[in-house]
Amino acid sequence: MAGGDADGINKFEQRHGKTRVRVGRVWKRSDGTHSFVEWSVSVSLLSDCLPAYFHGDNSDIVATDTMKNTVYVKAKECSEQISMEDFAIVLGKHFTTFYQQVTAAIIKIVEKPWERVVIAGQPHKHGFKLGSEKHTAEVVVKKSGALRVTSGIEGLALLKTTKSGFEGFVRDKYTILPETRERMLATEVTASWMYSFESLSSVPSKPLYFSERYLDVKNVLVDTFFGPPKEGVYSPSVQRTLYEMAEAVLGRFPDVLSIQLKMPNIHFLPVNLSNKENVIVKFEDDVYLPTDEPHGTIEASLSRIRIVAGNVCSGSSLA
Ligand SMILES: O=c1[nH]c(=O)c2[nH]c(=O)[nH]c2[nH]1
Repeated sequence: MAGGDADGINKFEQRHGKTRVRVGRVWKRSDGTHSFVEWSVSVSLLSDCLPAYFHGDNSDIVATDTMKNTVYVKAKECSEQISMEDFAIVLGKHFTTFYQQVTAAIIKIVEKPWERVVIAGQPHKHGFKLGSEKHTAEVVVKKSGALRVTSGIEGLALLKTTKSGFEGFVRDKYTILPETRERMLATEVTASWMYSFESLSSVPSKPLYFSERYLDVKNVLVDTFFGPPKEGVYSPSVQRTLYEMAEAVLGRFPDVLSIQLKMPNIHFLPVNLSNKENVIVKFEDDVYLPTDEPHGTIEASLSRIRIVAGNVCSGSSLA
């Protein structure tokens, strides 16, 4: 963040921007196939505009309204379909080069999951329906051309009805949870992964590179959670499964430096009903009470360790 010292005692940091600029963009191909994206774009600029704070002098302020307009101008200028990461880079590059006082731009985008519909086995040329999980991106561009690109997923709800257990955990006078090798496992994955591209010039020029990577990473996460279709894979805990998912992504994609995963343990409680005389419903891994809360929260991040001049570093060098 841009800093300033008003009187030698206080530290002052500031940034300003526009959040949730909503834009829909259609691209029309000559064969009549349309592509469509809906993005919610947030722009935050680090800029030297301290006189605005200290003296009420706005002469260095880039208006947040101008930032909003820029999102639409740049969307219009993208004549070919573009990934949201590349669009964020376009915006970041613009703000840090067009305005002398802007030292860095942080662009966040959340995509609404519109998916092409398939009618009678055929992808529809211009029809879309809303899916579930959301693709997210955060790009930081500095005036120097230094870059950090982070992509993510929100709301990826996954459930398997067996091949999950939880045993061997701490038992003390507060513990009532039985050990089990047979339970439901349900979660809603939030993931974010950072790419290794550290400058504007190192970003792959292949169109839609990041869109493809997003789908690939999502598939690796999902495949690792479930295991092979017939036999699945046993999960001894959410923690172990989370780690396997993170490891699979780093193992598969050399351009991913680190990944953070949040996987709530969403509980499905066994239903047992009885009155004084009879057992009415006996739980046999069949009837459950679905719950939202409380739920377990399991989260972790896994980063590649790099050795730079004898020092251990992880992740990106961009603060
Ligand atoms: O996979 C799990 N991890 C836990 O940490 C935990 N705690 C708990 O009560 N159930 C589970 N399950």
